[in-house]
Amino acid sequence: MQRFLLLYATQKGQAKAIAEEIFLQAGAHGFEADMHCISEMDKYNLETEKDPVVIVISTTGTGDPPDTARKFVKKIRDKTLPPDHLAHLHRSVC
Ligand SMILES: Cc1cc2nc3c(=O)[nH]c(=O)nc-3n(C[C@H](O)[C@H](O)[C@H](O)COP(=O)(O)O)c2cc1C
Repeated sequence: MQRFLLLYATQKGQAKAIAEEIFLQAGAHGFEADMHCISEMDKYNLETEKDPVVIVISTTGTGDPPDTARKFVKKIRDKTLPPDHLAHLHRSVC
């Protein structure tokens, strides 16, 4: 079964509902979605991830990330990271 990593970040629940639908549809189509809230950073590792990654994330306020994604966004915006950091990932952001 083809695995992919499915991450979501939501403020009011819509992005999580979409991720859950993707999770169900994936299973019905022979894929295995490894789904986590993006804040559960101990459950996944993008640095070593080899499978495709789908991120479902909403925006709130004035284009701000949900509270559960703040730590993640801060981490990937770290200016000390090399420009090709995470370039190995096959990813899609919804
Ligand atoms: C207070 C508020 C602010 C929002 N700000 C933005 C925004 O800046 N940009 C945007 O694209 N959508 C914005 N939206 C729309 C949300 O992204 C949209 O409602 C989304 O479905 C919410 O997803 P969630 O339930 O996963 O948090 C905003 C919605 C609310 C209620």
